[in-house]
Amino acid sequence: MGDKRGGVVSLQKQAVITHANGLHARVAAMIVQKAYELEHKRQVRLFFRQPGGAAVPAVALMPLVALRVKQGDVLLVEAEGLAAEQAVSEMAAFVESDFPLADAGILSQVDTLLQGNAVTAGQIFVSMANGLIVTDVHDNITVFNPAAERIMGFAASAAIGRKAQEIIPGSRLHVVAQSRQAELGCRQRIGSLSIITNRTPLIADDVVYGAMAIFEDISALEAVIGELRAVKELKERLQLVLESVQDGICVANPDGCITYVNPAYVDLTGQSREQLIGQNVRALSPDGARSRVLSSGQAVLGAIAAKPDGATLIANVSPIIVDGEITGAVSVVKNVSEVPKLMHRLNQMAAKAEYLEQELRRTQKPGPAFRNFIGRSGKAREALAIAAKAADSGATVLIRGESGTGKELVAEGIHYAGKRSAGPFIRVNCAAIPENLLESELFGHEKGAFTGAIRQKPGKFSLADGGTIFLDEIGELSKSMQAKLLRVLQQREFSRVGGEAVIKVNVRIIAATSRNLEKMTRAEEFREDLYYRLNVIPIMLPPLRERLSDIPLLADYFLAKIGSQEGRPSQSLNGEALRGLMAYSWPGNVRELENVLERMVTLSEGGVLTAEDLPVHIRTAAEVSLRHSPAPDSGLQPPFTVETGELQSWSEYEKQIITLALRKYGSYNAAGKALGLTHKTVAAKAQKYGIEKVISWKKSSALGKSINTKSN
Ligand SMILES: Nc1ncnc2c1ncn2[C@@H]1O[C@H](COP(=O)(O)OP(=O)(O)OP(=O)(O)O)[C@@H](O)[C@H]1O
Repeated sequence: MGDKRGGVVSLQKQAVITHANGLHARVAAMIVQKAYELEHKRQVRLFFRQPGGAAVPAVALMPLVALRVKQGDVLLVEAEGLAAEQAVSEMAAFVESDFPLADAGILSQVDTLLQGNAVTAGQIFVSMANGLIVTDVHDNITVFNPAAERIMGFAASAAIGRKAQEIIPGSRLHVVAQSRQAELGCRQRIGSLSIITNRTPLIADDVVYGAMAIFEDISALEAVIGELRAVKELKERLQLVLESVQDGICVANPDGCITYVNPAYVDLTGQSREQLIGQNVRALSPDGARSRVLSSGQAVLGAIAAKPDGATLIANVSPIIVDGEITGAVSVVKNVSEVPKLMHRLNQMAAKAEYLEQELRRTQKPGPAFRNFIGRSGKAREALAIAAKAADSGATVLIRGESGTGKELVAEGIHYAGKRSAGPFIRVNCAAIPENLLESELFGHEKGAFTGAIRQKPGKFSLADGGTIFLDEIGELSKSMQAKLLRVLQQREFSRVGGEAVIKVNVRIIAATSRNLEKMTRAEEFREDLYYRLNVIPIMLPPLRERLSDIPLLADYFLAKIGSQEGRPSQSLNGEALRGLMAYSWPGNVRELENVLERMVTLSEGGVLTAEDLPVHIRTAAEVSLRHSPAPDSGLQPPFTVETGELQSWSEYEKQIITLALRKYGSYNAAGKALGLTHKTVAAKAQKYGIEKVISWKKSSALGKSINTKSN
């Protein structure tokens, strides 16, 4: 078989190997030797090729050995050159021969040596974990080991004899051979694989024989590196979490040595991280929760420890178990000393919120200073001037005046105009709270102090700390409460009901009463020492009947207030209606005036309010009074009468009679005597009509005269 390419004859001949050992190293060496001879003699190039494989140069020993040709295998001998035919025939004959030995002893030695070397090299190449590719000076692959087969994904037989750059994508072995420059640690991607390669030129006696590449598939390694990076990131994130949680965290290894503590743990123990790390929990506390967890592998929850400074710590300790083995313990520690404090604070806030809620509901518009107190009459102005001065000092104030004269309004004004205005203003109506609850209301109680005391509760004095407490109706306090209040006034301290701890407060006290405290003191109903403690700055609020000239002002103020509350234009009074209001005696004072105006606005058709809109009892009183021509602010009271022809209900008359009698005589006893009733009946009626509070400590002599005249 032959052809002619570009004047060069190319021939191929089949040779069957007969040598018992196939083309082992010595035989291969002899063949290579023969090939050299023939190439020189015939001026040809000789090649060998396995059927279906690539041609390898006949003068290259390594590829010939690497082909692993056995006895009986077919080897194709090829030649290029003018004398190709003779060369192929001679070479094929030689390959098929039995390779007789000239000097058997020497040749056997050569054989052993050659074979030993070849086998060693072959074994190294075969068992190398790294891929090995060797090329000759023409870039033909001469060595392709099994690791290279595995990594590249094709057999050595398909590679040997082929040009590396043709079958290996991105091969640079030809470049390395040409440049004589090694390329080390180069990364390369082949398909889905990630390869790292060292490429080196093969040089001997300054002659380049080719190049070799040793390479490794690092795809798995890269995957592991990726996983490691993810684990590192996770570790950092966890570290951040551990460092920022408020619970103390401590980790110990299986020997008990502390390997990690977070900042919260450092705070809780009061020791530095350096002091803690390395300490052995078994030595620190052999029977402690951590030691037990490390020995048993069972978690211990809720272990309690007391610190020398009195703080209580609670710890949950869990074993760290990896693949069924205890590799350490982690304890999570909390300082529970904070809990009672927080509970206490919460209780205080709850009580404050409850109080404020009540207040919000109660007062639609809390006047922050005296601007809500309307009055230009001499007595009102006098009272306000004292109140304004009292606001500047922190002294205790006692406000006196009948019900509805604005005592609370003035107390509020004093608080908001004073230095404590940023603090709380706490109001307590001593008459509205049952005697048995008042102490707890004022001073608070401990949990379990009495049935129903399910939690500790701070009292109004605690709530008023830093501000003002307004004790309204102070004259209604029992003697025992008076004693307790005296202690607060003298020492600024008290104890909760059911508790022993002494609580100090910084509270300004403003008290108010409509009772005649001097008389009560004389009758030993009110402690004298308390009276003097309270009466540091007395303020007298005049009843409305003593400042009739303020009525138009007050009426305007209330009509505007009612109008704005109801979202409609404010109404006005005509002269007749105003005269009617000024002629009335106002036992309920400003509160009563406000209520009357509200009722008139509600019942009227709108526009100007006339005498017709006045309630009957006011109109009646006014008619009579006007008939008697009382001068405004004269201090004279309109007399009680039934002469007008307009009848009121019996209870209305009864109410007026009791009111007038009490005002004249000042006590149930005397009023009862005058009316021919027992003092008990008078008291019961007074309570029924809610006129208890209007018993004036200052008798209304003018009105008294008028009723006397009537009854005489
Ligand atoms: N001078 C005033 N100017 C404006 N409103 C007033 C004045 N006096 C009293 N009032 C109003 O009358 C009502 C009763 O006032 P306040 O509660 O201050 O009286 P008090 O003397 O404390 O009454 P009590 O003794 O019955 O508690 C409130 O609505 C208040 O705003």
